[in-house]
This record gives sequence, structure tokens and C-alpha cells, in this order.
Amino acid sequence: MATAEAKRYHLSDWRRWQSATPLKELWLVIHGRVYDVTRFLNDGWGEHPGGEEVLLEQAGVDASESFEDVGHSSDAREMLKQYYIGDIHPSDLKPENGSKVRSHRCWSYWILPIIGAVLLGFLYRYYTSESKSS
Ligand code: HEM
Repeated sequence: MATAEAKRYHLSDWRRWQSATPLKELWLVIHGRVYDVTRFLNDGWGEHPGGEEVLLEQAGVDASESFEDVGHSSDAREMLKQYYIGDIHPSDLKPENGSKVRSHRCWSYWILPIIGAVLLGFLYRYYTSESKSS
């Protein structure tokens, strides 16, 4: 029976398993989702227009950036769905465990510049009002 909960995978498990059974299956991670693209390589579903090599290079690592850099069409994004097998385990998203998977942009990316801009605004108002009163 299908469950609503998506399966969670650890990349390290996949690598360990792959070294025991080389290239039996090819998994990619794109935006935190795990795709089993084995069928894309070698069965009747057709081949990857960008070639087999690029997919092999991205095996077991975060392929989000390479996938986006190519500027894949919406058809390509649609195709992804049929290979979806689960989500990456949250602990694999943490940079401190040496994983190549990057989490979504951290809030500190944009909150610090905003605080800086507000402070500058206040300083500007403070100094301009001081020079007027003197
Ligand atoms: C399961 C994941 C992927 C799917 C379903 C997929 C699908 C496709 C499709 C349908 C195209 C034809 C052009 C288009 O419609 O955008 C394409 C082209 C291409 N893909 Fe992917 N792709 C995947 C992953 C990747 C990854 C990880 C790379 C890594 C670099 C890659 C590199 C390329 C390149 C270089 C082309 C360009 C081919 C050209 O313009 O001559 N793809 N892909």
C-alpha cells in the first residue's frame, strides 16, 4: 500500500551499496528529491538527450546545480516525476557531515542585508536631522 510519507534516503547508504554492486542503479538528487534514473539510461524509456556521461557523473551527489545550469525544459522537469523514489534524509542536508547536498538558501542570507539596510537608514536619518538642528 502506498503511504503518504515519502521515503527518506541517506546518500552514504547509497554509495556503500553502489560500491558493492557497481552501477546496477543510478540515483540522482535534485532539489532534495531522490530520483532513480536507471531506466532512463538503459531501457525502452529512451535515452538522456544530454548523454549518459553527465548522469553518471552526478550519481549519488546533489545534481540540482548541474540540472539547473543546463536550463532543462518543462518537459524535462515533467519527466523527472516518473523517476522520483523519495526524499533525501534531512541529516544529509546538513553541511557539517561533509555531504555535497545543499539545503535551501538559509534565512541568514537575506536577513543580515535587510538589518544592515535598516540600520543604515536610521543612521542616515539621525545624521541628517542632527545637521538640520545645528
Ligand atoms: C533525471 C534527470 C534528468 C532528466 C529527466 C533530463 C532530461 C533531459 C531532457 C528531456 C533534455 C532535452 C532538452 C530539454 O528538454 O531540456 C536534456 C538535455 C540535457 N541534459 Fe538532462 N536530464 C536530467 C538530468 C541531467 C543532469 C543531472 C545533467 C547534468 C549536467 C543533464 C545535462 C543535460 C545536458 C547537457 C543537456 C543538453 C543537451 C543539448 O542541449 O544538446 N541532465 N535532459
